[in-house]
Amino acid sequence: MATQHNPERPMELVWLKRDLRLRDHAPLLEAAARGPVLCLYVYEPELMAHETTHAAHLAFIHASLGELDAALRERGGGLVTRVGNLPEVFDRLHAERPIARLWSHEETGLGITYERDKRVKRWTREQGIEWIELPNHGVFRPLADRDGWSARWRRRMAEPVRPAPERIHGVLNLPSAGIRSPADLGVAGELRPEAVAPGIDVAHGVLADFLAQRSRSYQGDISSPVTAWSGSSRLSPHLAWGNLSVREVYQATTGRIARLKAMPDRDAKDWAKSLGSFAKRLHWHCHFIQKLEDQPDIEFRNLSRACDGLRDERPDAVLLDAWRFGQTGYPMVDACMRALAAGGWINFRMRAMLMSFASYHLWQHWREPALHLARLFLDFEPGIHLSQAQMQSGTTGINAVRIYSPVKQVRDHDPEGVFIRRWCPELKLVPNAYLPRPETMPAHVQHAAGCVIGRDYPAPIVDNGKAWFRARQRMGALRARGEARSEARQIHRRHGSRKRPDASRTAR
Ligand SMILES: Cc1cc2nc3c(=O)[nH]c(=O)nc-3n(C[C@H](O)[C@H](O)[C@H](O)COP(=O)(O)OP(=O)(O)OC[C@H]3O[C@@H](n4cnc5c(N)ncnc54)[C@H](O)[C@@H]3O)c2cc1C
Repeated sequence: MATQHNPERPMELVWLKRDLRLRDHAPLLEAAARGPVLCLYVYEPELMAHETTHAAHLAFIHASLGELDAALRERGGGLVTRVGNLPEVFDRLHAERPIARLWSHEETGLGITYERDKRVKRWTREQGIEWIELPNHGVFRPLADRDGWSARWRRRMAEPVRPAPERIHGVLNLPSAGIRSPADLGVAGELRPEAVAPGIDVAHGVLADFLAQRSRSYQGDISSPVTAWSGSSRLSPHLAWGNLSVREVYQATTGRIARLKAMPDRDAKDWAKSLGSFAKRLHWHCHFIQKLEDQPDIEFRNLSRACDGLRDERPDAVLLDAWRFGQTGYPMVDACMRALAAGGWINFRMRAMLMSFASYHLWQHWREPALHLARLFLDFEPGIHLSQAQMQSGTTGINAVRIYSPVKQVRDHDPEGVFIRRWCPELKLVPNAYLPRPETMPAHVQHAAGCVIGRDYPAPIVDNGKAWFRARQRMGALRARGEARSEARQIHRRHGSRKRPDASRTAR
């Protein structure tokens, strides 16, 4: 039964952002232990209009909030939403009922959320309200040095997973804007029909199924877009919007690894090894977000300033449109782009290839391609995304220059054309041997396959070999410069992994 509370008593305000869950939610648990709680989600117009936001993101949030509201109600609480800018929304709420403390997770986000947080900080100081921000992931704020980071991360991951609060003294009498769909919010954009289902219950199901079944051949499955669809965990949107905490996933994984290792058979040991490489990626999740936490300007500027001027910051609209809409004449690039538009997800190697193609083959600055992919990825996570976008376009100064050949990716990862034919139906009857380079089909083969190059499928927009060679030369010349090398040492000191050189970890 809900405990009676004085309606005038100041409330604990729990501000939900990318942490849409009840379990392992320290701000909610702490707030619920102190007094009447208002759980708030704010639809921020500036964020909804941002060039990284897509309606599919809001649809994911919409479903998660609906579930959260129901779970909070079962516990005596409920969710209030408001539409508006911050701190103005807090200011109005404070007038409606005094706020004792503001609770939230730390957010490592975009420049606009960083600036908004600074405004909120000022406002809480002016109002004499304490704002308690608690860590969401294994990201450390502030971080003086990367030395010892991995050990700290492991300690953070070993902390107990906090239970969901059993009872909440909910503040139930304040008006709510309701849980709004993208259409209600006026955010246009076609939803992604093949996207992973949203929500907390689904997230737990996906994790359980992955650990019990799908992870068996994880290591072998993740490179190909054919096998990764089911062989990869597919947890990324749930982690990005906080349906699950990284700690929950990490602890469930290490528990499963321990049980597999205790089994006598060889298969179980191989399975444990596969899961070990999955656990390593959870570590990368935070390792990459830490980079943005430590240097927020990587959203706008090259991490390596030696790369300034390397590429024109103004995009070539013709080349980029061909890339965006899956019309480059390279089947693997085109199939990935079309698959992303339908499902909002693709495996790591293909993401790296897409970014590499835009950066090296088309020689485009990373920013526009990164923004486009952010809208496409249902799991858009600023810290991972921006760091990876720069890494795959060679502007971090510390990672190996990895230029993916879209031709080789077909041979290595879709030789039968299973993935390509699904997303590029115009290539359906093209013989396997020509799939890596359909433009090399003799005219009679083109006619027999019903795929005339230049009519049914585009000719390549750039020459793979020449583009590769030109990019290699440009990057080689840049990296040979003394100032680029000395800057790289500083960047590594600030952001690099202390375990192994980054180059060996990323060349896959
Ligand atoms: C250009 C580019 C942009 C990317 N943008 C994002 C993004 O916005 N959001 C995002 O979650 N991932 C991003 N990634 C990393 C990676 O591709 C995805 O995390 C992964 O494909 C998600 O699928 P999964 O959950 O099945 O991954 P799994 O392989 O099952 O991994 C489990 C989790 O570990 C983390 N992870 C896996 N690989 C990486 C990696 N290379 N770096 C950092 N964390 C990793 C993710 O949280 C992932 O959900 C990007 C990669 C590239 C090359």
